[in-house]
Amino acid sequence: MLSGRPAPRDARPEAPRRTPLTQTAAERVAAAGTPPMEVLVVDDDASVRRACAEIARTLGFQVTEAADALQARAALAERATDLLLLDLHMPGGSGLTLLDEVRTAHPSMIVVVMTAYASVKTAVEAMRIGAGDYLTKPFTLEELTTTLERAAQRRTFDAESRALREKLRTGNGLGMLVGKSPVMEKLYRILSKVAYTTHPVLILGESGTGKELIARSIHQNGPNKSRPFIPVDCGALVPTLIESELFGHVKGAFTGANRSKVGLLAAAERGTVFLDEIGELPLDLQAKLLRALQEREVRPVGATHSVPISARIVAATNRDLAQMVEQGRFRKDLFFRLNVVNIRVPPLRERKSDIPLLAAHVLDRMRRENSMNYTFADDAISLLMQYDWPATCANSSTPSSVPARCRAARCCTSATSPRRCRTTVSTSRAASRSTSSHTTCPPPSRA
Ligand SMILES: Nc1ncnc2c1ncn2[C@@H]1O[C@H](COP(=O)(O)OP(=O)(O)OP(=O)(O)O)[C@@H](O)[C@H]1O
Repeated sequence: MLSGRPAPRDARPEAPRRTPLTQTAAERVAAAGTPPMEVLVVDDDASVRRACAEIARTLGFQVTEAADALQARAALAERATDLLLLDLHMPGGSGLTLLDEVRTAHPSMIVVVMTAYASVKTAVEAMRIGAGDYLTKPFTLEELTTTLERAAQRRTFDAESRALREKLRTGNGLGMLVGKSPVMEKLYRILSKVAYTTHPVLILGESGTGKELIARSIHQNGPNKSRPFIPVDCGALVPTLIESELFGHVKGAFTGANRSKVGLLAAAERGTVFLDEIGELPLDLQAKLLRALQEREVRPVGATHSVPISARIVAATNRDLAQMVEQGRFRKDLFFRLNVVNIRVPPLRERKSDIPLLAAHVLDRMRRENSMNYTFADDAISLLMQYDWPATCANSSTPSSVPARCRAARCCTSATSPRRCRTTVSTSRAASRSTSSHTTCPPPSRA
């Protein structure tokens, strides 16, 4: 135990136990090619301070020690510190005051506070001010080791997250997402965090705003990028086909099922299944999907047994799903299950500053695809900037009552295809099953 009292001999840090967690985090830091983490240990109790410093050194950190707030301020001024291990009760100024100063002057510094058991309230206050973690004295070597490793992992995560954000921002995230507007920057920040998890994600946005691109980007930057990314258009398939596509079927399950087929949810293994147009999924299939997500298994059509699934689910829609829930057209429980992380993709009219970049991106793509040296007419970009990129009626809560012409017009906010676009023209589900066509939107009007 490490406490305010001198630590017993056997608790001294000659040989801290190396757990697999320790090795993994150390390897991650090394793999990230980052320099050793700089730790400042601040405690007026010399035995605790030295013990902490010793353990941190053993784990590969660079360590500086400070016996009071004054020494701590000097050390902070002298070297770039990544992690502050701070005792809250010290002479010469309270640890809380120091913590407050650090939060203001070094917002990205990770702070772990050490506090006596009797003052959990203070620890809560410290967390409120911005400490990232805390250790309650007396703590064991293992607790200290785990806390330091957690801090190291967090720094690696922060660094990776920053790198990914930069990649996405500069359009190098697989050369996919283009845009530098503040709303896109915000989106990249969210994506960089979401990509590392395997939680379900719900992407909401008007048609053509890049929802599928975002889903791919989440997959490609995630831990299972080597696994498949499988897009499924829930609005383009007949319900029976969706069921067999998603869940699979056994031989003879229905007319034409000559062979058993593994469903996409199972086939993706630890990859990503992208359920596009999730708002179009019929209610009975919503119930089956919900059960699949809850139980992490699916029962193929006609089968008597279930098979496990481990795919990540990313769903997207241009519908107002919350409103569909209120209207009883989308299951509330499925909505909550999918909506663990919610990403709203801003339409082009909210990021007009991206238009020149996007236009150049599309032109470049067209040049490569058609081996033609296209250029913009003199006033092309300014016309695109003047166009208002109106909201479309595909978000309407009563899609079946929306005239076909209106639904066709949902391409109007497409980020990159203002004139010609992919859309499903339909007034009924039957039509949407089979009909897919290109349509032309009104040209940008001169202001
Ligand atoms: N930020 C962006 N950067 C580069 N290309 C983009 C961006 N947003 C959209 N696009 C392009 O616009 C087209 C439509 O994108 P995508 O299919 O991802 O949109 P969507 O929101 O899924 O559309 P829908 O709702 O019709 O399925 C694609 O060619 C895509 O590459």
